Amino acid sequence: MITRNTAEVVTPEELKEALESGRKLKGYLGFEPSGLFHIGWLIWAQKVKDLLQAGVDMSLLVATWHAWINDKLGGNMEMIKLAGDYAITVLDSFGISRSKVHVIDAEDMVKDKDYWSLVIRVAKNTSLARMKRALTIMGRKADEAELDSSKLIYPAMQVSDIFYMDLDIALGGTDQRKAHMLARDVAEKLGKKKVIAIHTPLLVGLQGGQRMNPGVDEDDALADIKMSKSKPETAIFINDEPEEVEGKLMTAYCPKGVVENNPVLQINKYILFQVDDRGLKVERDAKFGGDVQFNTYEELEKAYAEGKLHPKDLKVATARKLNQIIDPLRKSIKSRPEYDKLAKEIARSVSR
Ligand SMILES: Nc1ncnc2c1ncn2[C@@H]1O[C@H](COP(=O)(O)OP(=O)(O)OP(=O)(O)O)[C@@H](O)[C@H]1O
Repeated sequence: MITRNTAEVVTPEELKEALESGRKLKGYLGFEPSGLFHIGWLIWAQKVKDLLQAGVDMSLLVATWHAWINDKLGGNMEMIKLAGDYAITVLDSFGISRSKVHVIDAEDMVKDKDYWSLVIRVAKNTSLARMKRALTIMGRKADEAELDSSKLIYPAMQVSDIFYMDLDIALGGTDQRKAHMLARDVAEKLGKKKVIAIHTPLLVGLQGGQRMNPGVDEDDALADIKMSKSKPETAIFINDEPEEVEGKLMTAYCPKGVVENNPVLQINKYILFQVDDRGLKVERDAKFGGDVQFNTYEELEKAYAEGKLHPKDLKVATARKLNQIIDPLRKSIKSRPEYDKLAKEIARSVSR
């Protein structure tokens, strides 16, 4: 349950050993509350659910200070906090009830001087070059700290978050790998636990992506084409009305027979087939082969790769199913006027 739909676990042996120890394990996921909730986040949200079900004590870190460093929402802390409440509300309606997780605001950790002592000790054990390379964890390139050196503090903070909360498991998309590897490397020097990293796959943006060029760092290449709240044109948000979801999917990158970096197939693989095990039903006219039911993602991918399923039919079926999953989440926030207002503000201020 813990390892399904993951891109990697570092390391599976350590995870097995930790689980077998019988100790109550502590895990977390951190997110920057700085925009609308897109469907890529459902991948880690489902993993949070899996971990809770497996008995892991989970925290959600609302990374308010990190979002501020990362220039999100114009550094407006009021808005950043509201965006945090909004995301927690969405997660609650997805089945991650506030009563089952610890919701931690970074603001509370930064009040403690022990936290800052950790940040300094992590920095003391990390070279400048490595700190710069780690900026991909905040969606930035290594040279983006040249004009704003506060950005160099972010990776040290993310690593310190892990130590401060004394965690066994750090969850995140694969773009968070550099933070977790750094945490593992400095843990020994600081006498801290070596955190086990669980990385979920990144959903590609609706624009899809080209085959990767050899020589380009794979993490960087994937981070560039992933669905992201800072690039609204690439994303399906849970705030989108059903027709918008359908409209976005109809124009998404989905060439006939192409599987690689195909967002419509990935939505099926990483979300629809994970969240609901009833498979995908494609309704078609008899002259196009009639209705067809796919019980596993593998069956769906095979049919698509062989050209037996037309992109339009796949898109219509995917939109219907995705809307069913998003519906309760959408309802939970549409009933709150303050979140509607937030969504409008965000649309105005989202910038890189
Ligand atoms: N497209 C995606 N698919 C799956 N997981 C994602 C995706 N984008 C982000 N995540 C995961 O969501 C968590 C929060 O990431 P983050 O706040 O950077 O989201 P984001 O949408 O990329 O926003 P931003 O555009 O502000 O960087 C991280 O663990 C990250 O790996």
